[in-house]
Amino acid sequence: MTEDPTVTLHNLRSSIDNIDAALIFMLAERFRCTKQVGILKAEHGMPASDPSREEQQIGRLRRLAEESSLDPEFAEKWFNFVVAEVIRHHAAAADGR
Ligand SMILES: C=C(O[C@@H]1C=C(C(=O)O)C=C[C@H]1O)C(=O)O
Repeated sequence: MTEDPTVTLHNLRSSIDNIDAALIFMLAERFRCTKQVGILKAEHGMPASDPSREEQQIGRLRRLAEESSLDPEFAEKWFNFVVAEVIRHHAAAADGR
């Protein structure tokens, strides 16, 4: 007998909620690291962004996305979205904000 679709939906949503929670925790840890990078850069007069590093990261993330059947365009968009926020934080740290 097939499972009640409302039960299936409930179970799938439970997994989605767990994954969303894990993503929030991982993002929080990532921003904790990038905050330290922002302070280091501000203290040593380094530029907020590093386009060559970002290019390497995008290449790697696109490859990983392909290997795991995730749209590489989406992976790149996600990365650029996150990095834009990181750069904003770094620029603020450099301005003493
Ligand atoms: C965190 C850094 O600063 C910026 C943010 C990056 C990121 O969020 O991964 C990567 C490169 C930089 O443009 C860094 O230089 O490593």
